Amino acid sequence: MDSISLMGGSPAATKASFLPNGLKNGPREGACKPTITIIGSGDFSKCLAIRLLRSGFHVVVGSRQPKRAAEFFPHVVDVTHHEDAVGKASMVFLAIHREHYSSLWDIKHLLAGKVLIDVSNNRRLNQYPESNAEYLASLFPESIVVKAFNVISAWAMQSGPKDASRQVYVCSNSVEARQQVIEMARHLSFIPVDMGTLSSAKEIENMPLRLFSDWKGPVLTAVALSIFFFAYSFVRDIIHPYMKNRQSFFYKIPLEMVNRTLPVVAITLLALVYLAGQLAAALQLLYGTKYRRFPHWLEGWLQSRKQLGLLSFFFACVHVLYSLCLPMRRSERYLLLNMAYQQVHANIENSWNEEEVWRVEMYVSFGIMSLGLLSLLAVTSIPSVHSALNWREFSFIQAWLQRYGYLPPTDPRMSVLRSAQTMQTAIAAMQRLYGLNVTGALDKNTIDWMKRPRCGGTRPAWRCL
Ligand SMILES: NC(=O)C1=CN([C@@H]2O[C@H](COP(=O)(O)OP(=O)(O)OC[C@H]3O[C@@H](n4cnc5c(N)ncnc54)[C@H](OP(=O)(O)O)[C@@H]3O)[C@@H](O)[C@H]2O)C=CC1
Ligand SMILES: [Cu+2]
Repeated sequence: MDSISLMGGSPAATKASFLPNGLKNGPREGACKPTITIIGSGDFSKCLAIRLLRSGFHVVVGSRQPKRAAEFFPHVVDVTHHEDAVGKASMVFLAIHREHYSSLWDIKHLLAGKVLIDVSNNRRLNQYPESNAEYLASLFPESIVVKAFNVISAWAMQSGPKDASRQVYVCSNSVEARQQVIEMARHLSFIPVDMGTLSSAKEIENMPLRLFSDWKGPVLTAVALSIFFFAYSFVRDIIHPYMKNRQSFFYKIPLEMVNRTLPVVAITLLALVYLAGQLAAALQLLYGTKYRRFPHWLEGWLQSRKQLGLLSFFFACVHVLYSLCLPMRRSERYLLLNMAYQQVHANIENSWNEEEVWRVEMYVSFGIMSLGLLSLLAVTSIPSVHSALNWREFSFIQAWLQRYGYLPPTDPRMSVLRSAQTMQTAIAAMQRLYGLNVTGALDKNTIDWMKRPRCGGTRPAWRCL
């Protein structure tokens, strides 16, 4: 049980065959470099070729017009016809659009048995009924299709991975081919994420097309709350005095009204963050079990708590800025002068009001403290800070301040582990999830933990994540 290998066979042998560092003692003089073929000579192909060259691969590019295309590649790149290029490597990147896959039909026999890496993206979410990778696999059933690298822009590919765009999602029906591509991604300094079989391709293809989808609900909520509270203050503090006493306070709209809306929205958003967890806990009590799915709306709410919290922080910060600017206003100066004049008139020497002074001092002090706590929450949810804390430290800060009732499994990798049917596949998934090398063994404690029955029944721990 201690040294389970991922692929059953002899993984080391397959790996060594194509990675530059498969030559474990470093690239020796005169040792031949592993060759990778790229079909297509567009932007992605150029950037990928440069990245592969830098990582020690030999690159062959297949183009319809090799003479013209060769001008755009470094001279060490071998630019040739499709037939010729495909014959030179066992791993072939298809850097062409989905619409042109069928143009490779003529060289189908040459592609048989090769690993085809599909990097394509679509223009719209769910543009085609099946994913591009599955379509490719149906066109070339004798080839092994791997979906990867589509979330990396051509620019990121050339300039080298940055923090935000280091993850590469990989999926394929062939474990061996998937493992090869994962190793290659690691070699190109990306962080590969194993997404399992080719059925995940659609999800991977949709990833680059999502635009702030997690933010839509929380932002709409914030906007709706702002409109509601603004309208409420407007009616109460401006319309009402105007109708009743003909007093005009319309000058308050740009600053005071806005500043009255901001903190109310901030605190309501923060309350929504707490409320979701409390509701979830109440539902669990009601169901009498922890293992029943929450209703759809609550699931979505639970998953948008981070965004709600960050929006609350944003509103609180803007409120602080507005409040600091309040005494700068011309209206404030006039009001102060008028009050002083009236005080002189009434012959009052000292209008100090001890109770009011204390109230305002306390009020401001609590405001600053709340903002401090809120910033702590916001800062710990920034990915780089988050990853500097271990899970316990993070949940301590978040739970202590927010009393989270339920932590949703937001990490897409967890679903890979959860869906593992046997102990063997779960261990393999654990190894992949934690970036252990293919032959690396998990320690005994982890394996014991995985076997332990949990979920109040006989289901092993990993199925309960
Ligand atoms: N650009 C980017 O940032 C990213 C692109 N991708 C994906 O990479 C793939 C390539 O993108 P990109 O390089 O930007 O696209 P380009 O349009 O720049 O290049 C596409 C290449 O496909 C080849 N081609 C064009 N028409 C045909 C045809 N009828 N038959 C066969 N081959 C053809 C051409 O090469 P030739 O003339 O040499 O045959 C052309 O250079 C796409 O699937 C895209 O979704 C994925 C992530 C990021
Ligand atoms: Cu305030």
